Amino acid sequence: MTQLEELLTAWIPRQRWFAGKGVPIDALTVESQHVLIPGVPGLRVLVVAVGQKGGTDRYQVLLGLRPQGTLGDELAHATIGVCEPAPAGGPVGGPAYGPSSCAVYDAAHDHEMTARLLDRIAEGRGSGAVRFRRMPGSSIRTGMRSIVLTGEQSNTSLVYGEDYVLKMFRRLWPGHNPDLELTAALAGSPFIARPYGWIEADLPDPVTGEPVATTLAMLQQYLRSATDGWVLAATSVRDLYASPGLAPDEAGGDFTGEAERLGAATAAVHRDLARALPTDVVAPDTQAEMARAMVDRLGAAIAEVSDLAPYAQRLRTAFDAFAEVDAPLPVQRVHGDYHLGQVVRTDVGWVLLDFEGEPAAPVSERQRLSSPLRDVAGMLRSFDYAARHQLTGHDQDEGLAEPARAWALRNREAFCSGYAFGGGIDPEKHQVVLRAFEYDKAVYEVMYEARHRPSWLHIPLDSIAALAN
Ligand SMILES: Nc1ncnc2c1ncn2[C@@H]1O[C@H](COP(=O)(O)OP(=O)(O)O)[C@@H](O)[C@H]1O
Ligand SMILES: O=P(O)(O)O[C@H]1O[C@H](CO)[C@@H](O[C@H]2O[C@H](CO)[C@@H](O)[C@H](O)[C@H]2O)[C@H](O)[C@H]1O
Repeated sequence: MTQLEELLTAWIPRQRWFAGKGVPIDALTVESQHVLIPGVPGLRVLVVAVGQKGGTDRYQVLLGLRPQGTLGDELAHATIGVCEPAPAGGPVGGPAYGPSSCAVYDAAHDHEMTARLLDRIAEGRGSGAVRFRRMPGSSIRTGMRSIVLTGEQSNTSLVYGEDYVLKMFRRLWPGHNPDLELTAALAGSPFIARPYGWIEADLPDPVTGEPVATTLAMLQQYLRSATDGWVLAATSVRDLYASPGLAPDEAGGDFTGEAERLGAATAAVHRDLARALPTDVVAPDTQAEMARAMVDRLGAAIAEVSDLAPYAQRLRTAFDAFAEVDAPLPVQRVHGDYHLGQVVRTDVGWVLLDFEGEPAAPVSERQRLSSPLRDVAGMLRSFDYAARHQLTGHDQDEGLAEPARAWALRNREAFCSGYAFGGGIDPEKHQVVLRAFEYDKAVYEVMYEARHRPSWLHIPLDSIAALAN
């Protein structure tokens, strides 16, 4: 292992975006390292392969290098470590740093370097191993400073002034990221943030070894006046909890109007996706295959979280019922990881973000056509989360359980009626399919919370206990 690889082995597990938390790293290799901008050897993009439990995941690291002692206070928090002089061809050797020790750091925090990335996308420079692309017909302001967005993210987003957000995809799969694919297909829609460009590099196809153009980052309009759907919903729930004895429609901050408009916006995006990208109607054996995948995911989740085991039979029954639904199931490209944190409310309405799908699934899986009810189920789960998460540690949680249930139910109904009114199929008329997708999402959440936020694990577990009753 090189010195840089040793430093990364200690640093990567501490990053919010690292998907393999809690599992020991068996091996870590810097698979490729490219200077991003000719003449700027201190900014590199690394593809790092991390081996855990017999599998290997690839991550993107934006690495900065400076002679040791020159990093400055502003970037001290981004330090990864110090590399001693490398022999020619060594891990971080290069014309500027070969002979002396150098500090290596997370360059996402270096606004001088990230400004150059924006400039390159604006220029649309595109040849060689790493290519910068500008969306046809768009022009981009340059010379802007960026800051790193803080929050519970699977990726890293850099916000430039009040104009753009550059999302660096951390976990890499060969191929274009569905977020770019779907956002580009929806360009012009009032329900998405306008795409401006992207950065791509070639990654070897795991089977053939052939180079595959892979999205490293996507540049999008930054919606500066937007408020996160989760924050809005959580505020409404808080208002309700602060008004003991009142029903959700009597307490201040009722969310149902927003939930209904969100349902309509979701239906419009589904309609546009179905127009722009392939659609199909699944055959019964494919439906059975989808149900089997749900059962398999349940098995994997139980192996990680044994508290799920008591509900296994009831969940399987719901998945079996889904397999047996005797009605055509239309499928299309969908959001794939739809929840209140993926939508923002602007002055003019709801905007949907992050069409990446479930971040831990291979791209080929995320590109698979699915029922739009899968997204509906995702949002319904999110209403349930919003209602439940503030019960934790609340001194009156017994008394609040009923208002929480009523809040989730009201917003569920409002979202579904907005969805149907906005032109989508009526979710309430497809209960078996909807329920299977809700259970499947809750099972996914059990695994997600166990890995990322163990103190939230009780939320999907409590929902499953209630749903499965
Ligand atoms: N274009 C945007 N405009 C305003 N806020 C955004 C934009 N894109 C993302 N955000 C904010 O950043 C958060 C995380 O973005 P997201 O794309 O979901 O990242 P991740 O895939 O890493 O979770 C969102 O919940 C939203 O609050
Ligand atoms: O936003 P991401 O693409 O990173 O999605 C992952 O993280 C989400 C949490 O940040 C997670 O969502 C779960 O928690 C939400 C509240 O924080 C809740 O609204 C969602 O319903 C719930 O699924 C998401 O599942 C995960 O893929």
